[in-house]
Amino acid sequence: MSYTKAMGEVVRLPVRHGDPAATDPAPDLDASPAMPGNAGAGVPPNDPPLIPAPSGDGDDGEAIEGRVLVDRPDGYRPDVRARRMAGERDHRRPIIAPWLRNRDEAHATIRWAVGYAGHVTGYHAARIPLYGLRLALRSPRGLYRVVAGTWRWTYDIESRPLRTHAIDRRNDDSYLKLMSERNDRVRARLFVAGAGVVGTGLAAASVAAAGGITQTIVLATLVALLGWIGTPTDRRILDTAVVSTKAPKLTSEIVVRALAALGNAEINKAVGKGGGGITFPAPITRDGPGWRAEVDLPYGVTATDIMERRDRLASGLRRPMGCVWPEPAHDQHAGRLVLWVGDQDMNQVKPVAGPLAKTTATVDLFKPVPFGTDQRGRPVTVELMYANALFGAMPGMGKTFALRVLALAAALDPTAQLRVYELKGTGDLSPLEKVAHQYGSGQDDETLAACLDALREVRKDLGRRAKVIRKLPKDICPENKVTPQLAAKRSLGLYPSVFILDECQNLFAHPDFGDEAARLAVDIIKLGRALGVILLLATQRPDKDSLPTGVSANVGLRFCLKVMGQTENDMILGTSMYKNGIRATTFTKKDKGIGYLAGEADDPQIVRGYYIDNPAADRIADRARALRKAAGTLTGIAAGEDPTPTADDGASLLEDLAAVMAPGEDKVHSQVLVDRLAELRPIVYGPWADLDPTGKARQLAAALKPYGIGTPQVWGQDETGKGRNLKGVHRDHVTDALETTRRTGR
Ligand SMILES: Nc1ncnc2c1ncn2[C@@H]1O[C@H](COP(=O)(O)OP(=O)(O)OP(=O)(O)O)[C@@H](O)[C@H]1O
Repeated sequence: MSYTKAMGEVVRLPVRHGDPAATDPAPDLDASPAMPGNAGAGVPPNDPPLIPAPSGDGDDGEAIEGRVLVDRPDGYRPDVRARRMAGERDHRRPIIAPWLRNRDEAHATIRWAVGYAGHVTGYHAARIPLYGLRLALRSPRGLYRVVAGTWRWTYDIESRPLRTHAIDRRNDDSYLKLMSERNDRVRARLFVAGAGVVGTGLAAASVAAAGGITQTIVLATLVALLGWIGTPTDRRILDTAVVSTKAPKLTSEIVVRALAALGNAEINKAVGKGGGGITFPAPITRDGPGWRAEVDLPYGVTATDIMERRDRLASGLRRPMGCVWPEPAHDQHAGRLVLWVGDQDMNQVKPVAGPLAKTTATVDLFKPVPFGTDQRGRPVTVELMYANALFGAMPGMGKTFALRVLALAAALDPTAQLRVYELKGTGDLSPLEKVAHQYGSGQDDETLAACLDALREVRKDLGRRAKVIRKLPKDICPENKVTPQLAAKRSLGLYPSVFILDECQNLFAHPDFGDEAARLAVDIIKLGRALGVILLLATQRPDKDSLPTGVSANVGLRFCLKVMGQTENDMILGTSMYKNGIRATTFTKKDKGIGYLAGEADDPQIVRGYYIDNPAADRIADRARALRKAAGTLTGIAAGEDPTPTADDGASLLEDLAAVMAPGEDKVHSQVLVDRLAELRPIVYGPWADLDPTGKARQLAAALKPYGIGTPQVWGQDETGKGRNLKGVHRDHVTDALETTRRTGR
């Protein structure tokens, strides 16, 4: 059928099936003809929809004035192979269960299974006497049941109602037939029963003749068997070792019911009469300690629409809110929702201290460091190197705890230098004092000024680091950024430098220091990344006066625990996060330590930071100190020095030299030592480091002369690792001189 109409009206076109060229001017949308929006007004849904075209004739020579087909004709055969391949890619289920592929998860599961089996075994083993008594008491009833059952079977008692029925109906033939059958049956069964009695008697005689152990075993087995048979159907033999608090199973019906309760018009339309419904592209499965459902929402509804109404969804599912975690399916369309419903409220799960609390834990800041666990209990790590982090929350939600996890991780990397300022004054970060190069705690102007000085120092050090990197040959530093190899060369001074600033609002909102501190922090965030400087900030007041916009806009990692409103949410997590459904406002007061972590994975994830309390933090810091001592990297406050940078620093050159010569380094070139000294105290020794190599050696020789220490030729490695004979210092000479100075008090 074909006809044409004027522009703007719906026109049906002739379609030559099997000739794609005739119908292919439009892109291959491969869409269902029944899809809303494809059909023009008045056109039945099965007809191809039309859109206006510039002009011209149709391929078949008929006038199609201004009209072009956009859908393929009915005769179009889909590429089944391509579809199956695409579909399978999405829905292939893993050959090996995901928990088995993750080492930590597999370990946790095995630990649980072994612990569970151990508990159940122990529980029942302790109750063996009780179970024995129970079975013995029930065994007479069991014996009665066995005898009565055998009697009924032998004399065919079950068929008695049939015979009675035949008598009642006066059916003689039937009665006689039934009686004859019964007599045959009873005869045969009497024979079997007799054989059984004789067998039992013989067995009893042989047991009686056997030893005491056999008798005991046989008797115990017999009592257990009869006790089991004698147990009433509503009673148990074993007690319950583990009371199961199993959460209800998640079914598609429950999910649809909960979605329908959200008050979303499109969902209501879809689940209403004649609606397209809500579909599930994959079966609902167990995933960790919970259920996972993948849901294709109705057209036009996005996963974010559902995430925004998590509270209502939880109500619809009849589960606590801390169990209900809707997420978008990152690699799918916006209408695909992944709904994970945990068996237990996340805030009810016992918090764990994590791998840092292990006595063998060490950290390399160039690798991901442990931070916490997600809703499913899977470990979450963060990459601190080349990143900065911002922690924000209302007071008392666990921000300092979370910050402390990363601070302790940094402490366990002995190469990292730590500056720790906790500007509330409660000493929450005091365990770190024993490993920190600089440490301050308090809200007073003196502490704030010291913190500002430290920021200035780090900002200045950025210039030095950039210069060092610039000067390095391209083959050693191809990316123009600090690498693990460069950071390991202590003399280059490119080791990780971590600045930890808790309650930073007290500094940024300070009338005198605030502006400069904000400028310095933004510079450090922007420039420090590639230069090995990491800034970790935490605030309980994320507003524009207390948190510079330059900081909130540029920081890479963000962890937001419960906040009160959209502004705080977006200050911490980034612009538009609230709009996109990432709402830390939905956490409850009980969700301590739980927050959104943004900047680590592609999408923000829910994480609960590891729970490391003060005593545990103290133990970790002790280990970190021991690691630093062994590596010779204990400096500043931690080494008992006053590292406050002042131009007239009176610190002893000998002590500084001892600090920069690692144990085991017997001789070190003078120029190398000068670089290390400058790195230790840039303000005091910085000018020495600006000299050429000969100048550096001369400067050090002159400074050491008063102590009677010479700088002879020594064999050692230069910064490129090449062995050379240059002027240098013997470690023994320094330690001897230091000893003499201390003894004589000079
Ligand atoms: N990961 C966690 N799991 C369980 N509880 C936690 C966790 N982190 C913190 N908490 C609890 O939250 C309480 C408050 O933590 P924290 O002191 O870090 O809060 P804060 O946000 O820094 O508070 P403030 O802003 O007042 O300093 C802690 O005493 C601890 O009991």
